[in-house]
Amino acid sequence: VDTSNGTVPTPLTNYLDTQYFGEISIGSPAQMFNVVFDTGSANLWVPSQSCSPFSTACYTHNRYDASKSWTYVENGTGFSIQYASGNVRGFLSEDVVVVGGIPVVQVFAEATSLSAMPFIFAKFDGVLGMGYPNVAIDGITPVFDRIMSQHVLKEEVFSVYYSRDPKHSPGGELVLGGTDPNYYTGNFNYMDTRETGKWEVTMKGVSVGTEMMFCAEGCTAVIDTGSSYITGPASSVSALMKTIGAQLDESGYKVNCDTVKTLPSVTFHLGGQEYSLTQEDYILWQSQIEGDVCTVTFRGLDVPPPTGPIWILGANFIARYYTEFDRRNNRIGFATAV
Ligand SMILES: CCN(C(=O)c1cnc(C)nc1NCc1ccco1)[C@H]1CCCNC1
Repeated sequence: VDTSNGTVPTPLTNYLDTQYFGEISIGSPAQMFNVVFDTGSANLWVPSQSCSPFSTACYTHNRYDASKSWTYVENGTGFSIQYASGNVRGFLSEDVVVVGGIPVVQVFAEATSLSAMPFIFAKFDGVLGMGYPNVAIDGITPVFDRIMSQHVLKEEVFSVYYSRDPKHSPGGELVLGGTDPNYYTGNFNYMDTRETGKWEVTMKGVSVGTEMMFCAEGCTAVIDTGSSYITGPASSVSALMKTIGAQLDESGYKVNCDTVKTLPSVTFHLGGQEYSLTQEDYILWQSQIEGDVCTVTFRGLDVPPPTGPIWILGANFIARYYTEFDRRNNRIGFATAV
């Protein structure tokens, strides 16, 4: 891997425009895992060889086997992480983790129990948190911080490209140390992260068509590379869905595919710029046996204070706006993705 120019690309796989993940190795000899590079969390976890056989989500994925790695160091401290969508429990271990060809000695979690929901639907094995150290559980130094302290990167930034075309290869790309001009046009517009030490910014409003409908007095937006959709306060999202004529069913909001071309843009006002998503960007069009299904890639999610209420901008936003996460200057940059 050429790190001589200080930037390291990692190709990502795109699963149905809803899951993007790349390969890392843990241990010697290398044990391979597919992980989500997730700016919404700051810990690395993968399923453990010692997970309970009753944990379906565990044995249907690659599992780390400490007994097969001569660079394994025991730790054993308990670990548990709660997501809105599920939870992970296990214990800490230490081993050599290789990301984009860069080796780091890393404390990570071996997951011994994974909630079936949502992880039986995961095409990835684990999650590699790209968040700030202050949100890391058990105070563990995150992978990217370990890489930065090796001074091999040209810049203390990382960038994410998510393809929207399932046939495009690669399905996406993570760059450590810089950006990849092949995947964006025009200039970056930057905005400072909030002092909370998270990948979140102040949003100045959300418009539907030309009408400012939500967050007019300002609110928080989390830029989360590990979330599939855009989420907002449930009341706001249900009002938004009503405006576009979407119906909520057990698997999310749906619209009649015949109406898709008439749907308005949804615009997020961030850092003095307007980031619009057209219906192509926010409708997941799936041709199924019983006919086409058009899912709106917005979900209602009420995050309790003090963190919430927040909007979370996920994969469908990042697929349209190539994103640079700048740890040196504590800012986020967006450029139009190609
Ligand atoms: C990884 C856990 N996450 C998911 O939203 C999630 C859950 N379950 C499945 C099956 N997939 C998920 N994300 C797929 C994906 C990959 C890249 C873009 O979206 C979130 C939890 C909150 C922090 N940020 C990450």
